[in-house]
Amino acid sequence: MSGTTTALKPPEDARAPVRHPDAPAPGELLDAHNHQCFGCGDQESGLLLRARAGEGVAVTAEFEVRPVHQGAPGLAHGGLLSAALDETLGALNWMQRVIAVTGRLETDFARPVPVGTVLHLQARVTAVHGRKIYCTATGRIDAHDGPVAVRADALFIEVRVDHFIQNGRAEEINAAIADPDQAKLARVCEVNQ
Ligand SMILES: CCCCCCCC(=O)SCCNC(=O)CCNC(=O)[C@H](O)C(C)(C)COP(=O)(O)OP(=O)(O)OC[C@H]1O[C@@H](n2cnc3c(N)ncnc32)[C@H](O)[C@@H]1OP(=O)(O)O
Repeated sequence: MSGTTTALKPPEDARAPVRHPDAPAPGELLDAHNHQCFGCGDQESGLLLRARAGEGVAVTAEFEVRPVHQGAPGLAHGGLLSAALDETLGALNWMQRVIAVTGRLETDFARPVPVGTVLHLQARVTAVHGRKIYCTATGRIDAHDGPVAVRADALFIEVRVDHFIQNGRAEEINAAIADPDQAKLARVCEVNQ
C-alpha cells in the first residue's frame, strides 16, 4: 500500500501534463544530461541508467543492479533504488522541455531486488500545478511487466537555469559554460535544445 502524503496529491485545479511538440519520439534513447551524473552518466560505479522517451509525458528506463550497488549481501541498496526512480523521474523533463528538480520523493519498497536484476522503470507525469510537477514511477523485476519491486510518487519543482549556476560548484559550472558545445549547459540541466 502506498503511503503518499497530501504534499504529493495534486490540488483540484491542477492541469493535465502536456507533451512538448518537440519531445523525443517514443522509443528514442535519451542522452545523458551530464556525463558525470551518478544516475545516467558514464561513471563505472554509477547506475549507468538508460532512459527512453515514452508515449505521452512518460519515459522508460533500465538499470542493471551490479555488485557495486549492494546493500545487504546479494541485494540492491535501497537508497540506490530510490536514486534509480529519481533519475527516471528526472528524465521526464525531456518530455515537457522544462527544468525541474526533485522537491519530494516517497519510495515504497515492495520486494527485495537481487544483484543481477535488470530493473525496468516506468515514469509519468500525472498533473501540473504552477511550477509543481506531480509524477509517479515503478520499477519491475527483469521485464516491463515483471513484479513491481519499487514505486515512488514525487513532486518536482520547475526552476530556472540559474538554480544550477548559482548553486553548483564553480569548477563544474565553469567547465560547462566554457565548453564549445554551447548546448552542454542546457543538457546538464536536462533542457532539450
Ligand atoms: C537537471 C535535472 C537532473 C535530474 C536528476 C534527478 C533529479 C534530482 O535528483 S534533482 C536534485 C535533488 N533536488 C534538489 O537538489 C532540490 C533542492 N531544493 C531546492 O533547491 C528548493 O527547495 C526547490 C527549488 C525545490 C524549491 O524552492 P523554491 O524554488 O524556492 O520554491 P518554493 O517557493 O519554496 O516552492 C514552490 C512550491 O513548491 C512547493 N514545495 C517546494 N518544496 C516542496 C517539498 N519538498 N514538498 C512539498 N512541496 C514543496 C511549495 O510549497 C510551493 O508550493 P505553492 O506554489 O503551492 O506555494
